[in-house]
Amino acid sequence: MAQFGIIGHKGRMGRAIIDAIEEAGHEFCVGVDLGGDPAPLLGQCDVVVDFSSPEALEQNLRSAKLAGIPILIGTTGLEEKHFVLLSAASETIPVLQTGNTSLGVTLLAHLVREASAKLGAEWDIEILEMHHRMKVDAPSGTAKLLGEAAADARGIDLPDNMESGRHGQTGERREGAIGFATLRGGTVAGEHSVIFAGKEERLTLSHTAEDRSIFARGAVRGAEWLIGKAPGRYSMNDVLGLG
Ligand SMILES: NC(=O)C1=CN([C@@H]2O[C@H](COP(=O)(O)OP(=O)(O)OC[C@H]3O[C@@H](n4cnc5c(N)ncnc54)[C@H](OP(=O)(O)O)[C@@H]3O)[C@@H](O)[C@H]2O)C=CC1
Ligand SMILES: O=C(O)C1=N[C@H](C(=O)O)C[C@H](O)C1
Repeated sequence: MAQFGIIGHKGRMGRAIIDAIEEAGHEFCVGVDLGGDPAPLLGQCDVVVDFSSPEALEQNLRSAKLAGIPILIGTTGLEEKHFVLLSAASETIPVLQTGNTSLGVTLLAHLVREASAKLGAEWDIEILEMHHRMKVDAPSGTAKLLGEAAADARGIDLPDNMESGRHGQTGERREGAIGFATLRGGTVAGEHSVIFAGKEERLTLSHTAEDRSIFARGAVRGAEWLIGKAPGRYSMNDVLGLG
């Protein structure tokens, strides 16, 4: 049995993770929300999971380092400066960051990578996602993770080739672009489709999250796995043995 800290414990994911921790036979020991300083509390925990906000990341990493415990970061909307912080922290503690902790999406990213490599650059790639009306970042962390997998398989850089928010006189689609489209509404837990559009044919790979408990269970599995690991950067691929 492990002691879990949660940053963002009163949020939608935080509450789902508390249930998943108990379901897995662990204990929720410390919860941190906006305005709280996690550092003094996390010393009681074996691991901490962060599903809060990008603004909190620097402090959260500092607190996990002070406590000397692993951290799993599920927060999305991260930018380059955040990834620099993650890499620096991973020299001292185990750090797992992912835009999606579910088994299905982790596997989907592998399928996207394979399709992207095999189909070649003449197949256009478009990524469509839909989430609940409360979501504050776009495109979703998952859409970016899938875009990274597709771009990496083609040996291109995602930020240089990303097309999102098309509107008005856009001109023709840029060759080699990876397009992103975002839908928001209702209570949708998470829908992602990666569309490979070729000449007179189309291949779509998609994943539907029916409930956010899938992310919570994945987060608990990832955090369990992180306990006792050497300092470093880890992903859900490492947890699930997907290479
Ligand atoms: N990787 C994955 O698999 C998944 C990732 N996510 C991501 O997780 C994050 C949270 O999502 P969700 O639970 O739906 O969002 P919510 O808005 O429901 O919850 C966020 C929580 O974080 C707290 N919070 C906000 N800012 C800070 C801060 N600076 N320090 C500490 N706590 C803070 C909020 O507190 P308060 O209410 O007081 O502001 C709230 O309790 C998002 O980035 C989302 O995209 C979501 C699902 C799956
Ligand atoms: O905010 C959410 O709800 C979700 N966020 C993650 C993302 O940005 O991809 C994961 C999941 O799709 C739900």
